[in-house]
Amino acid sequence: MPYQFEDLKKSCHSEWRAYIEHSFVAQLGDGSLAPEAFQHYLKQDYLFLIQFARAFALAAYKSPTLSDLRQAKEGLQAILDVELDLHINYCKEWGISEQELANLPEARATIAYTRYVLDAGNRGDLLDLHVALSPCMVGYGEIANWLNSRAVTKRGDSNPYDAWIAMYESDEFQQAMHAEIRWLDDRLADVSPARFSELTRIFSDATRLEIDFWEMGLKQSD
Ligand SMILES: Cc1ncc(CO)c(N)n1
Repeated sequence: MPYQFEDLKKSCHSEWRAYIEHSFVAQLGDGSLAPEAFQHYLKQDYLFLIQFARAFALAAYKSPTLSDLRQAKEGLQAILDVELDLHINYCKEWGISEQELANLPEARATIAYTRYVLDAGNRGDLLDLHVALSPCMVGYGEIANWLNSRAVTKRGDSNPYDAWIAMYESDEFQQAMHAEIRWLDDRLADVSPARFSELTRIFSDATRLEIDFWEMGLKQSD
C-alpha cells in the first residue's frame, strides 16, 4: 500500500485532533474567546507569517525541478503580496497598528515552531520541508471545516471572529490545501517504511508545536 497524507494524520491521531479541536478554536467558533487572547494570537501570527515566507524561500532553494521552483515562488508571492497585507489590515481592525507589529518581540512558542520548520527543511529535502509545513497548510482549512460542522459555531455578525473563519473556509485557501495534499500524496506514494517513519516524526512535532501556538494565544504567553 502506498503511503498517503492521511497516513501522517493517522500516525499521530490524538495530537492532530488536539490541534484541530483545541479550546482556542472552539472558543473562536462560539464567539467566547477573550479578545485579548485573539489579539495576542494575531500579533504572533504576523511574526509566524514572516518565517513562513522564509520557509517558502527555503523551498525554492531545495527545489530539484523547475516545477517545484515555480510552486515555491508562487507560495512566497502569495504570502508576501496577499496574506501579509490581509493580515496587516485585519490587525488594524483589531486595534493593532503596523508600527506595533513591526516592533513585536517573538513569543517562545512562535520561535520554537517556525525555527523547527526551517530546521527540518535545512536538514532534510523538499519533502521533509513540506511535511513540516503541512500542519499549517492543511490544518487551518480543516479547522474551518470542523467549525462549520458544529452546531455551537456562530457565524455572521453575532461572532466577532467570523471573518477569521471565512478566510480559511474560502475557496482560495481550501484549494491551496487540496493542492498541498495532492503534492504530498504523489511524493509519499514512493517512500519506504523507514522514510515514512522519519516523516511521521516531523509531522507529529509540527502538530504538537501548532498546539503550543494555540496555548500561547489562550494564555497570552510570551
Ligand atoms: C500558526 C499558524 N498556522 C497556520 C496558519 C495558516 O496559514 C497560520 N496563519 N498560523
